[in-house]
Amino acid sequence: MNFNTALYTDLYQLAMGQAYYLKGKHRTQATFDYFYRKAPFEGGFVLFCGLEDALEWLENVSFSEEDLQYLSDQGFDKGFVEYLAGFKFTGTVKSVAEGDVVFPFAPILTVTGPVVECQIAETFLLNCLNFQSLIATKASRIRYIAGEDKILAEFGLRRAQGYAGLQASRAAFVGGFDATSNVLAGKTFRVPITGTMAHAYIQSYDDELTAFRDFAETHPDNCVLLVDTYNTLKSGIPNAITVAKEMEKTGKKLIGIRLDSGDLAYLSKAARKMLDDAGLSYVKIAASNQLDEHVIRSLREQRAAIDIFGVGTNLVVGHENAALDGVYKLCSFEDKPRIKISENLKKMNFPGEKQVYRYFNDDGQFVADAITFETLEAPGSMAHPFEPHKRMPLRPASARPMLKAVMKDGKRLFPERSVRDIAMAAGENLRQLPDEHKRFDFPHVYKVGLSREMEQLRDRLKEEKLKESES
Ligand SMILES: Nc1ncnc2c1ncn2[C@@H]1O[C@H](COP(=O)(O)OP(=O)(O)OP(=O)(O)O)[C@@H](O)[C@H]1O
Ligand SMILES: O=P(O)(O)OC[C@H]1O[C@H](OP(=O)(O)OP(=O)(O)O)[C@H](O)[C@@H]1O
Ligand SMILES: O=C(O)c1cccnc1
Repeated sequence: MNFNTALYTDLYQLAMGQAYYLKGKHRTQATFDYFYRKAPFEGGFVLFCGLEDALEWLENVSFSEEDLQYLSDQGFDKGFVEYLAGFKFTGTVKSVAEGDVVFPFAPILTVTGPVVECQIAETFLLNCLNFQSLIATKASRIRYIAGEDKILAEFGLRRAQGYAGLQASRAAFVGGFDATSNVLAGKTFRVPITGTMAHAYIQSYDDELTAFRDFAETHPDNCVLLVDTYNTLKSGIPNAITVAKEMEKTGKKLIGIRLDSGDLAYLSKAARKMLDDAGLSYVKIAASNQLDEHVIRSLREQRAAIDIFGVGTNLVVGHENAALDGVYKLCSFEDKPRIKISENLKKMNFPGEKQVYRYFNDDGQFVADAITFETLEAPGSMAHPFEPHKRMPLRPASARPMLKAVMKDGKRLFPERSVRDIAMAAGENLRQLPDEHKRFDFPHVYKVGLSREMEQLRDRLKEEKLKESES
């Protein structure tokens, strides 16, 4: 992974950059909005994640000699390549906080600066924000359904999409996981690491009991035994009980057992009874095997006796949505608001530099988000973005602005936040999101609307563009 990431962009960003440069427009100020249109997993929200990586990239991006040579070899203009030799991001970024809950169509992050800089940044920003937000959202759904009393361990590295496994582990923690098996993530992000053992370890012995004994002896304070290699109820659990009793004699305690196949509800209940009958009620039961929020919901409904869920593949690949559809759209150029016309109203963007206000009820729960211009106060009502007859009164006194400046003149305005802090804030934000938006089946749609001024400008620009394109 040891490569310079300035070229971690799409060719067309550089192609547009060259055109702007050669036409003397590259310093023109532009603003782009990052937002998404549809919540993943048929859910009602996204947990925003990845801002720290985005800011780090923007603050440090530069083209190396090798990068510049490569671009020359690809036929880029000499003058443009020379311009890129001194390239830095010098713009302003406004963003919601990492760990904030965000909703379709409301800007999450805005980038303002010389148009070439904003354009070259697009691909990296989308790459990192879309992926991490997707995984953090998935993790938050798993936490929601598992409940606060369960331990969640992320086991996904082996199935992650290459090096994205590192970001996935970070995002899982932000979304509410307690620990990861990913050792590099533990070191990099200072989050707890956890682990048990694989079947290979037990298979390498002639008998399971000796395998368990050796592990307990070499890991007296941190021993979780995998009990399903041969026969869970007839050998795995009885052998784990034998070892737990032996550990007690040396003043140690078996931490847990892990089930990795079969009917996890039935086996966990049977295991709980066997352990309790042996006086080992402190021994925890972990379960893994293609878990996700739906299987965990089912296991909870079946009153499975599982204390720890190990979740890998389905979490780190964002099953069953391979990507978040976050987009980055030009909304202002040369200080003029811009829109894109589309037959599909939902594919049009909202013009101008914006602020998003979030409204709260008296219990501190989220009520609605209104999109307006950044120079305006929180509106007292809003219109549905695509069905203008639907309007909603709002209480401006209860509103808070969501977008805050996090970078100015290419420099971060705040120190890096720890992943733990972000995860704690995310947990608090998710608690402020009413349950009806968190349920899995047909979640209630959270209301995001437009201030009257925003709606009027969008409609006026739309009419103007339509007239221009017809004439
Ligand atoms: N009681 C249960 N209720 C709902 N889903 C369950 C229950 N027990 C296990 N599962 C899930 O059902 C799926 C079982 O998959 P599968 O039949 O391939 O596994 P297995 O045969 O038990 O184990 P493996 O193939 O890994 O040896 C997994 O996703 C698992 O998490
Ligand atoms: O199922 P996941 O959510 O991805 O969790 C991680 C899985 O990785 C390990 O086994 P691996 O998949 O390597 O082999 P196995 O399925 O044969 O146990 C572990 O035993 C889990 O089953
Ligand atoms: O520690 C574990 O039990 C583990 C780690 C990675 C994948 N599956 C299980």
